[in-house]
This record gives sequence, structure tokens and C-alpha cells, in this order.
Amino acid sequence: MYARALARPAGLRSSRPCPPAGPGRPGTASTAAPPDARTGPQPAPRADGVMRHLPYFCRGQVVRGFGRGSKQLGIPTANFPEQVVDNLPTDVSTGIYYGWASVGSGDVHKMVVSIGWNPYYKNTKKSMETHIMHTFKEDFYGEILNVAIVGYLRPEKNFDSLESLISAIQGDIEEAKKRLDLPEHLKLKEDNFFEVPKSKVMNGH
Ligand SMILES: Cc1cc2nc3c(=O)[nH]c(=O)nc-3n(C[C@H](O)[C@H](O)[C@H](O)COP(=O)(O)O)c2cc1C
Ligand SMILES: Nc1ncnc2c1ncn2[C@@H]1O[C@H](COP(=O)(O)OP(=O)(O)O)[C@@H](O)[C@H]1O
Repeated sequence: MYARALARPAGLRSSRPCPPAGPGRPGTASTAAPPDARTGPQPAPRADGVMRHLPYFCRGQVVRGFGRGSKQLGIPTANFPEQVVDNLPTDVSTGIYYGWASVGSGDVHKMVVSIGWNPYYKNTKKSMETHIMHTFKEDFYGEILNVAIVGYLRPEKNFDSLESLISAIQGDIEEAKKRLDLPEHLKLKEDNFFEVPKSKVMNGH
């Protein structure tokens, strides 16, 4: 119900179906181990390899994470369930991306999304966390988050202070805002992927 195979929009490249999305646990668990537990630090992704799967369309129910985004960073990030994270194409690298997002059948906004193990926090489970550049009236846990990832910004990094992490994320947000104004990205805001029937959502946002 919350996920469907997506018809490939005319003129766009890859678009993969999301897996069925259900309630998840804190941290949007994945069975995958962090990179340093497997093969050491991941190499920087090649731009062409990363871009091969973009735009990538995905939707799933918003689940709880560790609650650090709002409290520690002042930047809330909506977490996807583990099924969504586990079903990312294998060669969509971990890292920081940008694109478009909507909640339920609400308006489409600019977003940034972090995919990986949050090295600063040394998470043991891979997560996919989206910050939407919009002020919402209230939290939207349990609602359906729709995302179209359209571009790659940088690899995940460790930082020597919380302030440095916050500053990097703020830089990502500013860069994403600029890049999303390019015509090639603006057209994806109007993609019919975001036309979700109102009857399928719980609350409007
Ligand atoms: C745009 C963006 C960039 C991020 N970059 C990093 C990063 O380089 N290193 C890192 O450890 N975490 C990074 N994060 C993830 C944050 O650490 C994470 O969102 C935060 O821990 C909140 O997690 P929570 O929702 O589970 O509470 C980034 C998040 C966003 C939205
Ligand atoms: N602009 C926004 N972007 C992302 N999430 C938001 C935003 N505004 C409110 N939220 C809410 O905040 C939650 C994320 O807050 P956060 O402190 O990171 O907690 P958690 O670790 O549980 O994800 C989201 O699940 C959503 O319900």
C-alpha cells in the first residue's frame, strides 16, 4: 500500500520500486554492518556510478530515529524504515544527497538526505534520513514520506565536534537549495510520483 513500482517518467533515467514499508525500529535498522566492520573506510564514490541510479524515487512510513536531529542538531531528519534502506540499489553509495520530498499528499519541498552510518555517532545500522526545507506545524511520524533523490553532494564524514557536523549540514542545505533551482531539477518537482491521492494519507501537511 505504501510502496509501489513506479512507472519510469518520460525522459528520466532509473527509477526503482520501493519495498513494502512498515513500522520500523529506532535507528531504521539494517542488517548491513558499518563499513569499518567489513572492509575499512569506503572509497569515495565515483560520480558516474552514483548518478546512474538518479533520480531515485522512494516512499515509506516515517519511523522514529534516535531523536538527535531536533534536539542536538536543530535539524530534524525523518527516518525511513529498515525495509526501505535495505532495498536501496546496492550501488547507490552512502553519502549526502539532495532532491524533493513531500509528506502524504502535501506540497513538494526541497530536501537533503543522508544515507549511511552517521560516522560522527558511530551508528551500527544503516539509515536514510531526510531533512525537508520547510517548517511543519507538527511532527509527521507514521505518515508517508515521498522522496525523489536527484543529486549527490558528498560522502558521509566524521567530525571532531558537534558544531562542525551542524555547520557541514547547514552548508549542504544551502548548496542543495541552489542546485535544486536548476531547470533540470525543478522539473522533477512536478513529477507525477508526487501525485498521491488524498484518500491514501492520514493528515494533510
Ligand atoms: C544533510 C545531512 C548531512 C549529514 N552529514 C552527516 C555526516 O557527514 N556525518 C554524520 O555522522 N552524520 C551526518 N548526518 C546525519 C546526522 O548525524 C543525523 O541526521 C542525526 O544523527 C540525527 O539522527 P536521528 O534522526 O537518528 O536522530 C547528516 C544529515 C543530514 C540531513
Ligand atoms: N523539516 C522537517 N524535516 C524532517 N522532519 C521533520 C521536519 N519538521 C518536523 N519533522 C519531524 O521531526 C522528526 C525528526 O526529528 P528527529 O529529532 O530527527 O527525530 P528522529 O530521530 O526520531 O528522526 C521527523 O520524523 C518528523 O516527524
